[in-house]
Amino acid sequence: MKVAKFGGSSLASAEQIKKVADIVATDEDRRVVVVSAPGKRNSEDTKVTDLLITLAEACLENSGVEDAKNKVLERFRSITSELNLSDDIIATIESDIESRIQFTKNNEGRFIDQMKAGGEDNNAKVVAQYLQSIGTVAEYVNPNDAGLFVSDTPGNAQVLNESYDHIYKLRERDGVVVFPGFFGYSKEGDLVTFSRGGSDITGSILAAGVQADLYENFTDVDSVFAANPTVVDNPCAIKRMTYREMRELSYAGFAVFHDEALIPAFRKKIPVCVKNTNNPQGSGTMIISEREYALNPIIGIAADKGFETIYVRKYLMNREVGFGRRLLSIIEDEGVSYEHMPSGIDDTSIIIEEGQMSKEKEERIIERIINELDADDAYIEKGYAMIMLVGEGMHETVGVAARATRAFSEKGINIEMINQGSSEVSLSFGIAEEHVDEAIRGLYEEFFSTKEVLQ
Ligand SMILES: Nc1ncnc2c1ncn2[C@@H]1O[C@H](COP(=O)(O)OP(=O)(O)O)[C@@H](O)[C@H]1O
Ligand SMILES: N[C@@H](CC(=O)OP(=O)(O)O)C(=O)O
Repeated sequence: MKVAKFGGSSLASAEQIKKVADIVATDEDRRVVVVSAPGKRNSEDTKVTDLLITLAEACLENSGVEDAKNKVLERFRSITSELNLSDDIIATIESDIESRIQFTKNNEGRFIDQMKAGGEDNNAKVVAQYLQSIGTVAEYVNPNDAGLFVSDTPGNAQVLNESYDHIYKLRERDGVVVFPGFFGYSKEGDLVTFSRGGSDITGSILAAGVQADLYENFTDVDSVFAANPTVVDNPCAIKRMTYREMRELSYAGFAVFHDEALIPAFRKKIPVCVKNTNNPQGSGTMIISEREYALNPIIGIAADKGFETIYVRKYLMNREVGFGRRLLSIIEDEGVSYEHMPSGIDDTSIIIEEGQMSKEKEERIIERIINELDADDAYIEKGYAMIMLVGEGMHETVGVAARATRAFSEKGINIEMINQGSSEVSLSFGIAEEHVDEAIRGLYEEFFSTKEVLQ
């Protein structure tokens, strides 16, 4: 049995949905299909999830609701009419969106989740009905009915372990199960979404739950590439990579796969294949437990912007027992998670994703560090990008860091921070945001210019 997840780009229009239906029909092992909301049809387009967030905000502000609602319905109407589906389905979608608009607004996070999930939920009904209309036995299954239970953390759900046993029962269903991605239900019965891009997570949970032979993740590129194809021209395609490599690369910025999505598949040792809906014959990228890595120590280079550093200096910091713990407990008290913490003798930096910080929070943290830890200096610097080199072959290869730093220096880019992961499968660098694309290209030239084939 295979679980196939189709991303927003694979379901953005009626034409794309027809390709999806063909892919499902050509392999009878594709018994569970996880769908995203319709995504972008072209680079100027807007994803249905973003249209729904705008609608949620319009409802909360009580302004522009009709206009925002029509934009959502228009997307669904154009799809259902081109698929020649009956008018019933669009009536179902209209009343579904209306009931989401009427949902209680006492808790904003819950209301926004309720609205966001409308993209996947309605699209799963559309895909199921289209499959039926062309003679494929298929049914829409709601995550609540399937027992996909998650933590009660709006916009950031985590699956609860008991879900896997419930999901196993999907194996007993006839035909193709069409399952909406991106959300589950709390034990109290409230709808909760995963973080953005979370349909990949649903697919992985279902693959683990039904103990699939393969989790196929269909998107709009032929494979995972060694670097972001919008930054590097024609980058090498990765044929095989390990779970660890993909986890590090997706965490560090490979948007093609959600960084939390590998864990369920990895725990059950289910291979993952990233494939292209527009070229399903291609072999794609296989993500597995182990691979040969004789040719190139590096498999990929990922980068992400939007980091800031809390810099702290205190003379004799290294001698003060418990300084690190107390510093981190201030960060924890403020509900902030950190990415890296490179340290010197008398100073340390904590690297944080900017999105978590408000101006007030930043000021409070600095004030607390100065007052509670008696630091000599503490300040925040913004505008950092983190670049990560990843590869299983790295820990057995001398000189990777030297080659990387040479690539930065040849481009005249200053390195603000270096961090080697304890697993030695990754090496990350902090640099100023404005140099990030140039840095990726420099590193790519250094490690991939000979086009040593990736295995
Ligand atoms: N290293 C990479 N390899 C492949 N694609 C990448 C990489 N880094 C970024 N991407 C981007 O990820 C996109 C696919 O992810 P996404 O838009 O979330 O797809 P979907 O709509 O299928 O969920 C690709 O179009 C590509 O531009
Ligand atoms: N539609 C949701 C969930 C998702 O996974 O979408 P996509 O498969 O288009 O990345 C989002 O945009 O966040």
